[in-house]
Amino acid sequence: MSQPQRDPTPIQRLSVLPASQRVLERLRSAGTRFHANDNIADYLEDGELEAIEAEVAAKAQEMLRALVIDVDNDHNTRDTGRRLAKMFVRELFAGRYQHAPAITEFPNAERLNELMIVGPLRVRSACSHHLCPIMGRVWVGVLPDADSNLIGLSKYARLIDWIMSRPQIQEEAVSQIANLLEQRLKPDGIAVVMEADHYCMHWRGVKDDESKMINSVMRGRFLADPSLRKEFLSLRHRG
Ligand SMILES: Nc1nc2c(ncn2[C@@H]2O[C@H](COP(=O)(O)OP(=O)(O)OP(=O)(O)O)[C@@H](O)[C@H]2O)c(=O)[nH]1
Repeated sequence: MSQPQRDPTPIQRLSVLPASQRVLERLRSAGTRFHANDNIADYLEDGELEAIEAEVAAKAQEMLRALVIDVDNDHNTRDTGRRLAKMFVRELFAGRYQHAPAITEFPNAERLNELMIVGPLRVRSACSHHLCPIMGRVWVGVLPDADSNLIGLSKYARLIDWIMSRPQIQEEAVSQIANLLEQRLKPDGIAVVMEADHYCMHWRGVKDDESKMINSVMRGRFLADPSLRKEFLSLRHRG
């Protein structure tokens, strides 16, 4: 006599899904946002990033077929789907899938409370709308107080690269950078200015080669104190 079929357990049901669907289910059941510029590293399990890369490669190859490119016989595009997947998952959008870089935070032993500026730091990203490159520069102003943490200079570049290695819009990128640095440094004030070229304007669309977007976020003392803001903005223009 045949046994009655049991409904699959939630774990059995998840295990037959593609990796991207499994991650999606975890995000949904946790009620976590997963916009293009959000980090989802906490929701990935071992081996799932490799599986997602393989899924993206297959779908990218399908996109090329839909563009009526002979990927089976054209030696130049035969591996393009795989290259695109590797580029998106491992390089350009790695800031979505990898945990934040390890940063050693030092106490502010000398109780420094003078303005410090780091920059220009080179930034690279892709716009969320067309996935075209964004290439720019960032300046960060920090006003520590006695209870702030200090971090190594190179760590500003690492943290900012982690934020920028996701599809972004510049306004949100600047605010995410300010949030992260505020969280890590606990400063009295933080200022971030970004100036960037958007290739969705240079390369396509209006094809305007000259325009740049410049935006800033001022927090804490930089908001409250116009002379501090002025000092930061004028020092930023040096050199
Ligand atoms: N506010 C903002 N806009 C951006 C950014 N990066 C790209 N854009 C713009 O976002 C818009 C994309 O949305 P749509 O206007 O629907 O796109 P489109 O019809 O292809 O626009 P065109 O570029 O004018 O051809 C474009 O105007 C881009 O120039 C950014 O960081 N911030």
